[in-house]
Amino acid sequence: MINLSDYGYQDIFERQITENEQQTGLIPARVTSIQKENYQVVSAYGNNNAKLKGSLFYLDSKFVTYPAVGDFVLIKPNYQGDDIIYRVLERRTCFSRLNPSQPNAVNGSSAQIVASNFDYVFVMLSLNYDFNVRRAERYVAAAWQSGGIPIVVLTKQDLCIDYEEKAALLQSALPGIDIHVISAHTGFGIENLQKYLKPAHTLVFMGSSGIGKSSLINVLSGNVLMKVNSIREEDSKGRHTTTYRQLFRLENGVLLIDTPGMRELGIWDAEEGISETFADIEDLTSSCRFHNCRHQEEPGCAVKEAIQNGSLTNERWSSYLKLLKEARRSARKAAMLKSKKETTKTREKHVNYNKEEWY
Ligand SMILES: Nc1nc2c(ncn2[C@@H]2O[C@H](COP(=O)(O)OP(=O)(O)OP(=O)(O)O)[C@@H](O)[C@H]2O)c(=O)[nH]1
Ligand SMILES: [Zn+2]
Repeated sequence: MINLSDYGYQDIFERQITENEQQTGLIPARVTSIQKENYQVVSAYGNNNAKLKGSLFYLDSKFVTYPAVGDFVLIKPNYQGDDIIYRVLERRTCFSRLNPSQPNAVNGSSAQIVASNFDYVFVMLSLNYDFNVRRAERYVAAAWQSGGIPIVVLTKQDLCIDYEEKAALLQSALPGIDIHVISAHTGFGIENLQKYLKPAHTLVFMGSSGIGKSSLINVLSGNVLMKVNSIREEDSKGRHTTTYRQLFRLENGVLLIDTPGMRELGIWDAEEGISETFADIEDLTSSCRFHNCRHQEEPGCAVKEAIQNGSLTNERWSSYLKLLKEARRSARKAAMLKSKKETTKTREKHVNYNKEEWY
């Protein structure tokens, strides 16, 4: 038997299960991989393939939350074949991205969840061509918004002479955020990441392609990752061997999520996250003399004052404005899509499930 708490299962999830659900034999599981309609889950009984319970997920898809990698779901275990997924338990943290091709992907919002229930977000930038303070700020804002704790990891230290300057520059833009410089090739700085590698804690990685994400994952896992994937599970009972998993558990008990979706993350609803990253600026704007200060020519403007006395750089201020504008534009877009959908929704007859049929 597997102990699901080794896979990040906590009371916060357990409390969501109703008595009725328990009595009908539903048990919790974590989604480890999704390929089209095929899911893989890990539950007390180990790894298995799983399918959605059609009558629950497809009848009225607008109101349904579809499982994402990292989700805890309730399944009816099946020893002969696929487990059946009944419900997604409410997420602790999640990353979403705008998905115009599938506007109904999640809960009536046009977002698609690409990873969920993680603790730390490794925001990765390589120190050579990829290094960009503004992008790092955007990633960190999105990470805050997801509910996870952002940790900035600057990769390929061996290819960069002035990595200390770059790290310092970034640190001044992101006060209070842990920033680490590493090289997956030489092992530089890797030991500083150990403190985030706690058993049953889930890490997720964000950053553009080629920054050395896979290399870092391999270093963190040693050869274990390969071993994990080649383990044959009890396939005699209809359990299958995993070919490609997006959530995996290292030998030291750490859980990693690496989904393709993480590479295309937008910041469409990052406004809240921006407030965290730029908390100092939000403090300033709220101490302007006029509450509707536009921070231009108004007397008593705390922002102008801070720029003049050098405690706020012009660059950081304009990057804040730019991010805010972007986030608002995306939020407007999302709101538009949503209200469009709601109009159609009210036109359609709401399907009422027969509760008995759920189990
Ligand atoms: N010099 C140097 N090269 C590195 C380091 N880490 C990764 N690389 C190289 O960078 C290239 C991309 O590395 P990956 O680990 O595949 O990068 P990734 O972010 O997983 O890329 P995708 O799979 O495309 O998302 C490879 O050629 C690596 O050998 C490093 O610390 N130093
Ligand atoms: Zn002002």
